[in-house]
Amino acid sequence: MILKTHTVKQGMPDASQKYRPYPQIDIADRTWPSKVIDKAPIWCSVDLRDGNQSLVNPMGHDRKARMFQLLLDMGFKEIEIGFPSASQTDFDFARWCVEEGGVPADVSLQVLVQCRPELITRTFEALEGAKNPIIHFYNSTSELQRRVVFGKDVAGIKQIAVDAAKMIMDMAAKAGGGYRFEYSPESFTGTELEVALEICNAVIAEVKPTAENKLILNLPSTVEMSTPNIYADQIEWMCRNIDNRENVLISLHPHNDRGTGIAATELGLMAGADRVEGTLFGNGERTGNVDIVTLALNMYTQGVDPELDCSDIERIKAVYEYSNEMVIPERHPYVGELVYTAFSGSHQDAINKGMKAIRQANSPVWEVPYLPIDPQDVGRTYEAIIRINSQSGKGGIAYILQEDYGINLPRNLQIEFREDIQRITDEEGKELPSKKIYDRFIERYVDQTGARIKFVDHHTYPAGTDQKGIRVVAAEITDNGETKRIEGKGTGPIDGFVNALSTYLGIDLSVQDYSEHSLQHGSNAAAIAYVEMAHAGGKLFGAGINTNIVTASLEAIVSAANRVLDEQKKA
Ligand SMILES: CC(=O)SCCNC(=O)CCNC(=O)[C@H](O)C(C)(C)COP(=O)(O)OP(=O)(O)OC[C@H]1O[C@@H](n2cnc3c(N)ncnc32)[C@H](O)[C@@H]1OP(=O)(O)O
Ligand SMILES: CC(C)C(=O)C(=O)O
Ligand SMILES: [Mg+2]
Repeated sequence: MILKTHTVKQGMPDASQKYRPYPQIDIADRTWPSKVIDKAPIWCSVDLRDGNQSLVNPMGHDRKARMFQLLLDMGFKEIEIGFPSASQTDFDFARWCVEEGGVPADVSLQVLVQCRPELITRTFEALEGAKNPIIHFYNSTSELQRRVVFGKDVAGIKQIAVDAAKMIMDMAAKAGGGYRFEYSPESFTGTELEVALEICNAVIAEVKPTAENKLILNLPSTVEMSTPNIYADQIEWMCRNIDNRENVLISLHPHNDRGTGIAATELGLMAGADRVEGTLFGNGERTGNVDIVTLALNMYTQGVDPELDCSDIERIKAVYEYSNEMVIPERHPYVGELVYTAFSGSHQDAINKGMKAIRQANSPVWEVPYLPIDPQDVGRTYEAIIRINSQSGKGGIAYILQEDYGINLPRNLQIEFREDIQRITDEEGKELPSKKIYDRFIERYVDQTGARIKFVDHHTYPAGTDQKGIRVVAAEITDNGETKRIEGKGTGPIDGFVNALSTYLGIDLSVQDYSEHSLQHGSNAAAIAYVEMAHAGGKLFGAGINTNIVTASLEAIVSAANRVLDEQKKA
């Protein structure tokens, strides 16, 4: 065989020559590491703006309206509905929200605008008549953008922000007030802290925030450039040094370029931030904005009310997928298809035991290994907690039979049946659904299609006055379809029937373990009996299901005997 060859580039360029490390922040007495998050921040959804601007096909009215309604239903009090000066769609949507959107009195619509006069004018037109809307203006302040995008020094960049702040304050006053304001030094994480502070203080001086109308100062990690502890340092430093801190709400707007947006936000909150802008499941530019649902549920699982309703996560997911035309991956925290599922044996064993313990304890506190949240709290079920493949163990199989079919296998039968299931999953190399596991159990232990012996009927009577406590069991069975009558003696029907069958088959059988229970789920049969039978070659189980418990037991004995006969045939 001739192998095709092609040139493969060997290795990446020298990192030390191509990239620079992010500088440390000089704040030795930082306090955030010992803080805890004990209350929800002010949440602002930017799905309809930052999320929307990153989509292949930006949302039209219908997709926006559906997302907007969901955000209201979840309890967001601040929603950035778009960039109305950027497109007619966004402008019209802003008008629709104001005129027909049914916005509750305690919800503020927020819109984004660049620091450009014509865009600011159009933005005010878009919001005419809105109650307490937030005008969010921004300009990029980073060293890189000052140099390559704007060609301006710090003073020039500050002037852009100050001029916009002046114009906005002026227009708001002329419109009779009722506006709120937000300023973002965009690319904050690429901006020297002193420069960001200087520009923000200049904006604060123009806006003159008060206790009644605080300025939202949004400090975005427009591009996530460092480890989350550095973002926390930057936030703590800004909180300490900003003018008029009591009348300024410090807002976080993290992106997720390094995959640490959640961590950065949590540390930023510990560092003193009051507010978070993000999106559902983290849609947004490049690797996305911070995921607000995950943040909220992280809080929830620490015992803190997130003040956002995530109780119907499937609806949130459906709207996300419809409005964004994107699909949520299986591993996404709290919502992914597989995040409440264990395939591996030891996890299943621990979950199985944890679920039993929590039910027995009847405690309201959630404590189940490998499940940081009760799936039911977000509207998911226990159905998919355990699924079976070749990595699974007896605990998982037992859990499925118990939960889905009310079959509570004795421990030794769990071990025996697991071997059978393991062989199938190894052979098939894929997941074995619950129904197939059940069918396999019924076929192997209960129905035994084609088995030699079938139980038909029995009756018992006392053995005689000279044999106190001993009963005779007379039973009818079929052997390869032929009716046979067999008889044996014992202390009860099980004992006597085993004796009768052993004698008839000419093999030594004795019951090692016996148990039974009623079947709760979906079967007409009332009870299941399990018999562990010892024979010359070892031990194995049989099972029987019947409305009559004695019949179920005798069927279980026949089931075990058939399996012994099979083993003998194979040997
Ligand atoms: C980090 C973020 O998410 S920021 C938000 C980004 N979102 C969007 O861009 C989506 C909506 N934007 C748009 O539809 C368009 O960019 C518009 C309508 C706003 C503007 O369109 P245009 O005027 O055609 O152009 P474009 O964006 O290319 O222009 C950029 C110009 O504005 C300047 N500019 C960019 N941002 C700002 C700002 N925040 N404040 C002031 N000027 C700015 C640039 O320096 C550039 O100036 P130049 O023309 O002198 O080179
Ligand atoms: C407009 C600003 C806040 C933004 O989206 C960002 O910096 O990421
Ligand atoms: Mg952003």
